Amino acid sequence: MSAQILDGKATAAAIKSDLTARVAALKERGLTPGLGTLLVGDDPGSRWYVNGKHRDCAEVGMESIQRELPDTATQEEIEAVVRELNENPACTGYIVQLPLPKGIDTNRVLELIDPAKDADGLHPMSLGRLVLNETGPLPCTPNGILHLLRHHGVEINGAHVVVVGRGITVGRSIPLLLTRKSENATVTQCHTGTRDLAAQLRQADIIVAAAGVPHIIKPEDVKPGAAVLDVGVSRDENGKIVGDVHPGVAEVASWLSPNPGGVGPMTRAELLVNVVEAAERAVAGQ
Ligand SMILES: Nc1nc(=O)c2c([nH]1)NC[C@@H]1CN(c3ccc(C(=O)N[C@@H](CCC(=O)O)C(=O)O)cc3)C=[N+]21
Repeated sequence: MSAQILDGKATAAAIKSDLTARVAALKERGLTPGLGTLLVGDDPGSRWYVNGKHRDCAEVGMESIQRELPDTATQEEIEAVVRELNENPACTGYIVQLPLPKGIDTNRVLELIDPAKDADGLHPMSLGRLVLNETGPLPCTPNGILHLLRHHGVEINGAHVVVVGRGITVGRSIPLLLTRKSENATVTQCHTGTRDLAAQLRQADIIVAAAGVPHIIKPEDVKPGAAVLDVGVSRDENGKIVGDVHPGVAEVASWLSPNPGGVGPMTRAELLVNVVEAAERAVAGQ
């Protein structure tokens, strides 16, 4: 038996179709949501992601605002663009594409973003609101994972989720979402300091593999029937994506999110969700 696919492309398409109607409703009330991006440098991968985000915007009827700086840009030059986007009324939400060039104080840049325009859900204010159970933008990849599981009817309530990795964008933030009363999961967070990763993995109903270590999740460590989400993105010598999940896991798990085609497209869709929801909050006067 081979695992059923947690299809990120199809689920993202469903989310985008829902957003298309909500964007049209916002426009009728006089607010056109607009996603801004700031790309510093010309890394081809980063440029590809940013272009994808602008294509997504066009698909749902949103405006997009594109800002670029050379990789020689100074801290001051980057911060000046952030201030401009904060003040630009056409830009209702935006991201600063990461990573920023060496020598730039990334946290100082991110903290300058107007929290009302935080599309990534990773501003300290947004993360604080999440801890406090207040409404606000949610981190995109974790929220995408949640929607992917819900869309396919995978039970989260009462499930034991093992998260592998402690990066800010996924590992460190997804337990905050999963342990809310509305999700009710029990979460174990594993990382490079975990003494016996295999023993933890074998307990898991759901595995979120976000370590960035090729094939760290092996078939013999997965409980039959588990749902496994592959978040890791490494590249082999030919530039092909290698995930954190060994292909043999498909023979043990009941559900598997492929990589590519899983959480990547979901991350992009959730970025649009954050911008549309912020616009809906603004229209409601919240
Ligand atoms: N401020 C900021 N916010 C981000 O959300 C952010 C960022 N910086 N920096 C880089 C990472 C990476 N990221 C991806 C989003 C979508 C795909 C995606 O859609 N991937 C496709 C195709 C992958 C391929 O073939 O290259 C897939 O998984 O199917 C991948 C990677 C967002 N990031």
